[in-house]
Amino acid sequence: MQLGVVGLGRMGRIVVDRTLDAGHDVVAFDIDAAAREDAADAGATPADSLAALADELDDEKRIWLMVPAGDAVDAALSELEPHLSDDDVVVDGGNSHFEDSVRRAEETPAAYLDCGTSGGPAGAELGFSLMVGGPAWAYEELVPVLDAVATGPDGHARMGPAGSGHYVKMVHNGVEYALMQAYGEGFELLHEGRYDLDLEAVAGVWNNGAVIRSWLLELCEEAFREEGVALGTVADRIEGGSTGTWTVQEALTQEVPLPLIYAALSERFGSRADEGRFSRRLANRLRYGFGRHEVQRLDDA
Ligand SMILES: NC(=O)C1=CN([C@@H]2O[C@H](COP(=O)(O)OP(=O)(O)OC[C@H]3O[C@@H](n4cnc5c(N)ncnc54)[C@H](O)[C@@H]3O)[C@@H](O)[C@H]2O)C=CC1
Ligand SMILES: O=C(CO)[C@H](O)[C@H](O)COP(=O)(O)O
Repeated sequence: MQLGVVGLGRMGRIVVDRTLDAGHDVVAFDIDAAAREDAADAGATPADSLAALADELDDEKRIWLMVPAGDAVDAALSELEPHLSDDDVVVDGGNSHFEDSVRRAEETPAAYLDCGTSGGPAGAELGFSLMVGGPAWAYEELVPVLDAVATGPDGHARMGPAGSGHYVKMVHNGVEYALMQAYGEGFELLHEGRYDLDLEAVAGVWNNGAVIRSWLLELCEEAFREEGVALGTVADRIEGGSTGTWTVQEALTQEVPLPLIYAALSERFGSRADEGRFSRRLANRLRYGFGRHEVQRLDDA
């Protein structure tokens, strides 16, 4: 099978490499020339524009987008549009908002698969978990490539119609936020608490048979091993947040309570308040107001 891959960063390169390793042909494009050259070194046919990528592909084009969510997806689709027909299939493997995917599925003159991708760069060796939305025939057409990019045939499934793949991935990420928060709170108590614990050893023993073992917990163990059990110079600031925000917005629309995911998202926002949380500063001052308790001043820190 022949696959065009657009976007050759951390995730797109894995799509390229695993597809090539499975014996398929890859035509690769990225706006970054160095990324194109690297993909060529790995065995892909480089294209220096999206038009060139489309020209290089046979009829019944299969194209996988792995670019940042948002404008980059729309930009790539609008350049590809004149070269697409309804025999072609375009996959968006990035973290797009599911409503954007529904719109793009309607606007794109090809079958459109929205594909939630989980596994991160570790997927280079293991393969990804792929949650796919869109027409069943297009999903079936892509099975040889999905088998290669995923952990295998069990690593991908069609979730339903347009948008459902990215919808499932959005919720996956909400769960990811909450799990990270839960591990973080547990380890914070162990770190601050009454025993002098080796948190790497705690994570290690939990990862061997404990109810709460998981890949995220293995990553906790790795973090303590590489940064030290007090996390060294790692700052208390958490970036990201788009997919978690979408999860909470959707929960509000559906009136489904998600207190854990919302709390985890709030912690991220709170971590970015450079001069401390305004609400905590106000509470500090209010204690003086009602009880004449001493106000803690910034200079006191
Ligand atoms: N890094 C991760 O762990 C995961 C990322 N994702 C999603 O996968 C997508 C890609 O992520 P990464 O590979 O991590 O990003 P990245 O920043 O490593 O790579 C993105 C690549 O796309 C290229 N690019 C940008 N605009 C382009 C355009 N218009 N045409 C062609 N190439 C273009 C960039 O030059 C870059 O090489 C994003 O939607 C991300 O949210 C999904 C799951 C996990
Ligand atoms: O999808 C992913 C993992 O499953 C990506 O790593 C994503 O970037 C995680 O979300 P955030 O950047 O908000 O932490």
